[in-house]
Amino acid sequence: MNIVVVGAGAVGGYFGGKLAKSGEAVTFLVRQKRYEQLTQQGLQVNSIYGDFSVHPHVVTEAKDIQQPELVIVALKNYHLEAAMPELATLVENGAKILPLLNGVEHLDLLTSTFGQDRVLGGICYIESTLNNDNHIVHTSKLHHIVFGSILEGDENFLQKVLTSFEKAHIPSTLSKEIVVDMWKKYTFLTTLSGVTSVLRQPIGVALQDPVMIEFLKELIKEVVVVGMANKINLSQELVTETMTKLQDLPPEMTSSMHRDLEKGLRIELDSIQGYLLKNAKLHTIDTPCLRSIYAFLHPFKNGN
Ligand SMILES: NC(=O)C1=CN([C@@H]2O[C@H](COP(=O)(O)OP(=O)(O)OC[C@H]3O[C@@H](n4cnc5c(N)ncnc54)[C@H](OP(=O)(O)O)[C@@H]3O)[C@@H](O)[C@H]2O)C=CC1
Ligand SMILES: CC(C)(CO)C(=O)C(=O)O
Repeated sequence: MNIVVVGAGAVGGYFGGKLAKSGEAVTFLVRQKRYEQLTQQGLQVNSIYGDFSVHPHVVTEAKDIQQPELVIVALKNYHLEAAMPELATLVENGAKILPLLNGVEHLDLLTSTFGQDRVLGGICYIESTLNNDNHIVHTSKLHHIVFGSILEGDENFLQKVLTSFEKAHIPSTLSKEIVVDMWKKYTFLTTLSGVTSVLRQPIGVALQDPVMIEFLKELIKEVVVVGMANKINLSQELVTETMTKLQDLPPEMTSSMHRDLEKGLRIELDSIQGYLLKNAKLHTIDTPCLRSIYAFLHPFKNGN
């Protein structure tokens, strides 16, 4: 399958690297500096499942990619807008887009620009980051992709994607209700990233404290109410489900937002907690926990 990975960072580099290693025709679409690194040194992945390196095909312009079929978008939300012209070229040349960004805001932009038939829904569960040498560092057992059609799907295409992922030993789930799954991850992620970032501590610290446990429950409830106001098929049971999911995590687990914050990088505050806040306001829903998280992280949202 002709797979394009846009962004060779912690997520794109890991999944794209595994796909390239398995023999798929992977092209990384990157910016100039990363192009130079990748063409000179290759892509290095340091994973708890075993380190590996690949020398993938790399380009800086979408027009240089022949017959793209699947485009995995692994950018930070705040970089998506600037990448839209390149994505447009890939869609014009026949590709479907699979975004793996956190949150749901990007789905509005992608589907309103390219149409719901050209965009899949997707999420990934992984704990990875870039080290000082821009190597991908994959630190926990998680490395799972969930994807599916937003509309009634093109089954053959979805099966082809699934086969490629399985061949690359990427645990994958083809979802029949991907938008609901995205909102469920969004609920979990908003809580995990918000709390680990505000506390500057892994989740285990919050889960040992009775006051924090009450705060976590209230925060999850707020996100669920906003999701339901958006006509997403969620229920209050998601509060218990999400709490259980948090409690089942290794206590040392943190979030990509917390890792970025610690590195002094820009964080996706506006597309994660901020998008929910804006949305809550539209539906006149009061969300005091979300507001607090947003306020406490706001001074740091643009990084150092
Ligand atoms: N890391 C994690 O553990 C997880 C992250 N996520 C989500 O995945 C998404 C991606 O995150 P992550 O991989 O961590 O982010 P990274 O910052 O590690 O990677 C994003 C990459 O995008 C590149 N980039 C930016 N603009 C462009 C562009 N126009 N064209 C091509 N490449 C570009 C940047 O490269 P450069 O600046 O070098 O050009 C950067 O390396 C986010 O939404 C995040 O929330 C989800 C689950 C877990
Ligand atoms: C849920 C989690 C922690 C793992 O995929 C994540 O998405 C993140 O850290 O951004």
